[in-house]
Amino acid sequence: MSGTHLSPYPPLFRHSDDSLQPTLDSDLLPQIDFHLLDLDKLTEVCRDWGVFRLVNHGIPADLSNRLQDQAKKLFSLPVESKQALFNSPPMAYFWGTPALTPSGVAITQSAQNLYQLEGLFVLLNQLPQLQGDDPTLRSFRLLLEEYGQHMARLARSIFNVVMRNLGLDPSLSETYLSESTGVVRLYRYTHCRDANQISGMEAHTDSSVLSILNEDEVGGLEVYKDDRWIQVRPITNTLIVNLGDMMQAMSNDEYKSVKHRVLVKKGEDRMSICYFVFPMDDGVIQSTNYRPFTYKMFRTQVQEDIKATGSKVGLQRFMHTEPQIRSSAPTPNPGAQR
Ligand SMILES: O=C(O)CCC(=O)C(=O)O
Ligand SMILES: [Fe+2]
Repeated sequence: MSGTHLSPYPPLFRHSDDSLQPTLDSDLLPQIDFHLLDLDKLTEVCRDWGVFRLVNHGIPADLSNRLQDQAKKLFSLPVESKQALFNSPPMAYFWGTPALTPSGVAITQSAQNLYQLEGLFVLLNQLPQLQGDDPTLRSFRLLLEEYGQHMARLARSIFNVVMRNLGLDPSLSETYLSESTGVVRLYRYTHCRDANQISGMEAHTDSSVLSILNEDEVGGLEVYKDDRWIQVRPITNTLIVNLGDMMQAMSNDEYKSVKHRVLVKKGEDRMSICYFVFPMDDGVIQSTNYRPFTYKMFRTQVQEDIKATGSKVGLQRFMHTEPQIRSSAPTPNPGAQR
């Protein structure tokens, strides 16, 4: 997918000058071959990184390309058309924030805390309900259905290996990871005029069990490891898999929900297609470091925290003894508020 500028942008997007310099590094991200799914390597990577590059994933390049092209076309529509086309479940159009309700509606959208992104939110298991004769929407739906099946396949295989490695009771498998919860978010990050900026998406962890990202060649994603930010270099035909908060809780903190962020690039728009999968809403997650909780409780708490303070507190809320949460100057932590 090319990084050409697509227009028109949603309103309020300004090219601000607060170019925050991250600590950059070359791409050190570990790589996992899906064909081999080496147990020892996967354990090590989940423990030390919480994120890896997946190769040999079996998604036809043509499917990714067509989905990206289709999304590009949709993003290039006027904002009013995007709003009109994606105005009800299973899809939603949003911009300025990745903080969404479970049906994809932006929770907060203040000029103060505006991120340079717009997105399409898709509830995969409700896609068959998408009716209408619009040929673009129809082909978009078909592509998403096929893509969603691949995502569910990858997530299930990786998760089953991870569960085995952790020695978790196999009977929890369907509760701890439920394909029916799968959502896709397609993002367009609008470029900035000057130096690279962090205003794409602020540092956050995902609430998911697993997230699978498919990015174009522009770059901008960074992961946090050992007190520094590491650039994720875009490599065609590879996916980035990151562990989310639910995985961290299930592993009793043995595995990491990796902190990550997105920089918007000078002069180039970026597109990414991100899949998130969660536990069953009412399935109880048990581990010794946390009080038993359900994903539904977690999501509700995250949304309350974002509404009250503008930021996600996350897993700390469910620790046996919740650490003192400072109410002043919270670190913005908007991502994965699903
Ligand atoms: O666009 C990306 O590469 C990352 C998106 C992300 O981190 C999120 O939606 O939580
Ligand atoms: Fe994220």
